[in-house]
Amino acid sequence: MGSSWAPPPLTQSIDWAADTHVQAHVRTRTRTRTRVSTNNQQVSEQGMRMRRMLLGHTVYAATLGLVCCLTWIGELSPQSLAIYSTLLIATTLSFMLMIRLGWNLRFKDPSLTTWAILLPSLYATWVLFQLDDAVHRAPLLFMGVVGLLFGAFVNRPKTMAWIAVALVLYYAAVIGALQLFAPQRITWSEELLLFVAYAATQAQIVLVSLYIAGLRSRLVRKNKALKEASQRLEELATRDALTGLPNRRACFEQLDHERSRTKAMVTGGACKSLCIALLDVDHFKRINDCFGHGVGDDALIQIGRAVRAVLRKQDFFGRYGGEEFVLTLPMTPSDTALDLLESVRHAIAMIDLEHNGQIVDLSASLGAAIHAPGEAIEKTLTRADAALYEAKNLGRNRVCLAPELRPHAQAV
Ligand SMILES: Nc1nc2c(ncn2[C@@H]2O[C@H](COP(=O)(O)OP(=O)(O)OP(=O)(O)O)[C@@H](O)[C@H]2O)c(=O)[nH]1
Repeated sequence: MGSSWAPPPLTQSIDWAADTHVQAHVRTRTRTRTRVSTNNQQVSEQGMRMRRMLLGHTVYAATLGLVCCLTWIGELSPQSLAIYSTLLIATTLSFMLMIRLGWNLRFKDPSLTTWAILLPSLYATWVLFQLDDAVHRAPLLFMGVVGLLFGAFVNRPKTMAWIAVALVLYYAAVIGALQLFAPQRITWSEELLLFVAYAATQAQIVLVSLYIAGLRSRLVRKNKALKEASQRLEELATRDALTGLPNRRACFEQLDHERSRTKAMVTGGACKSLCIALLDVDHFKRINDCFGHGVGDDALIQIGRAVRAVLRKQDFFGRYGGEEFVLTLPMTPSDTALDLLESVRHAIAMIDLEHNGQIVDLSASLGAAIHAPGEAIEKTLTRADAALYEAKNLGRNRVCLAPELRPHAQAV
């Protein structure tokens, strides 16, 4: 054993996921975090949809202004204006209400963009039918094109293509109806020009939506890669490179976590035994000196595997540094802890390690202490360290348990 093990400063706060016990805790924390973040994400997505809907409807407000102008210059009757504006306002309010009440979430496209384009465009089509010539129809027609642009940011290019086809068909229907019911309002050369320009603009918007979709999927891929990289970084920050066990940093975090947990238990009146143990490989320097550092490294890896195989899911086992390890055994009274640590010691002693035909004897000493309710974790660690010291002094390859303390008055 090296110099006496001093309790580490338990002040750092990093994400300490690395062992099954830690992972179990991380999973619970992650589940709660995921639930909260899913709710938050939904709220923010709904807010974004509402803002986008409002922005889209400013286009329809501008269209309404244009229809007012057409009424003012005598191109449209006041009754038609009243019907158009009522339909438009009712549709806008209905969409906003649907988003507010969350009813939009039942739709395949919760943004309702397709309907927010097709319905007002249908009302505009009805106005177009009442206008006298192509010159008066053109501004209203192109105002709708701007509305279509909003869809390009949300819809897939295929959906956009269908919307564009529907809008061109709307206008084709206007020309058809005019030809049937009011042919005197059609000048074919102007009408053809307008129709071609309108259809070509729609096609260009579909192309823009294709480009935007490409950008969107690149962004999704980059986000995914970033997420994976940050997970990998988190892993590197908390795992010991040699043994794959939680590293020193993760050990601090685990102890920090146990400190808050025991504090919460005392506050909540629940007193579940927590055992903290320190493990130190015996005469490790000798192994290094006799067999080389490679064998020493191999021994540490094998010890990590052997101990993990013995421990329960909820137990934590981390490499504090060199040949020193920390264990936390939650909800474990002293007799169970002693049995478990004895199995750990036995598992290490049974490791079959050879070098050039020579057997490498491995053993470890363990010191443990049962956390007393209200006791500071640092104090429990100091008691475990004293027990480890005792195990070393008594001849190594053994487990020593610190005497249990009476419950402390106050949690630290
Ligand atoms: N191979 C290898 N050796 C390491 C590693 N980390 C620390 N060591 C060695 O571990 C040895 C620890 O030696 P000591 O602190 O004297 O303890 P010990 O020889 O185990 O003696 P006791 O603990 O008293 O039984 C030192 O020689 C370190 O160089 C490592 O990652 N790999």
